[in-house]
Amino acid sequence: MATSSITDWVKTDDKTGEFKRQVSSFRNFVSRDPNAEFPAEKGRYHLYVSYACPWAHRTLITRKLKGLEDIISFSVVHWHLGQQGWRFVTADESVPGDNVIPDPVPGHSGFTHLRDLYFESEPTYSGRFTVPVLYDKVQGRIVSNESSEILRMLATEFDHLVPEEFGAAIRLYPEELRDQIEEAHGWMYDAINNGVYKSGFATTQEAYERNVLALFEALDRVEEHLSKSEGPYYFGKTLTEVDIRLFVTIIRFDPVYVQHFKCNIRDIRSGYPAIHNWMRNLYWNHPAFGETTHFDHIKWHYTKSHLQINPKSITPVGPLPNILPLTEEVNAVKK
Ligand SMILES: N[C@@H](CCC(=O)N[C@@H](CS)C(=O)NCC(=O)O)C(=O)O
Repeated sequence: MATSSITDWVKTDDKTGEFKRQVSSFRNFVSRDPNAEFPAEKGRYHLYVSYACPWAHRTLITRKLKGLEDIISFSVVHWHLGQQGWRFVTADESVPGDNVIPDPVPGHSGFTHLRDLYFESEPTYSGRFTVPVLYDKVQGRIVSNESSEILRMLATEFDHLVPEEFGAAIRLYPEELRDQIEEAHGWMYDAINNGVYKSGFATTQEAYERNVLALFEALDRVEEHLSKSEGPYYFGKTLTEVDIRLFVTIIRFDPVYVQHFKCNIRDIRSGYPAIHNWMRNLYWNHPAFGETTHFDHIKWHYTKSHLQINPKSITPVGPLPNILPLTEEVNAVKK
């Protein structure tokens, strides 16, 4: 009998060859209401992330953009995803980046892997052990492991705990843009954020081609939109959830997805000038985006964890640089 492996994102007996992402299972909400089951309070919640993971990256960007650094603590797992899932570093290990530390939550000193956290909350849990995880240190249990919902909570429920310049002034989900934001999420999630995974994890030629073509059609649509937008953000002058959710995939595109996930019809730096400029503005001009991006974790994680794609774990050196400076172009784009 075949044994299952952490890298079986497509089950070995699945003839479609299509990657189907599991639905997140912890779906509680932190609320600004002090009587809520999970009330927004300073120092109460902890975020477990990986710097490699685009879904976790969404929550780190939002935490910083919303000025929640003293309100919500965070720690980072080791970049390698092994057979037991994500693991915490040990006390004597040194991995680059802030907060790559053993599980710092009181009572968790014996926890070696993220799975320990899942079993603490639900002893019979049988799903995948994914990041990000938002954890309630008071009740000792997971609030949510769904990044889109964690993003929304951080964006809207903690405003009364931070200065005005971060709270009411940074509205990532403003009423007047909600319809447009939801419309964009609708196609970007499937075709782009998840589309790179569906291309890269496909185990048949047909599944790969279907998904990679849909991905590039969606990128063409983003390019077209951005080339007509007044900028600098997706919806003009207002930075929204859409910028955050798109950025975490686009910043990984040239360094990893082009070669590792075979998303190589074009790359961003030579094929999508408007997306390239939009991405670079966020990275270079906004510390919440630039300082939460760790290319070393990103490149090592994908290329050394997905043994079904890259069995020898050799990490390609390029592209160099990982991201171009604001005003420099590759030769193909130079006028
Ligand atoms: N729907 C989830 C997806 C999170 C997710 O798939 N995270 C990946 C890392 S990029 C993970 O932790 N995978 C571990 C595994 O599948 O074993 C979310 O958006 O929060």
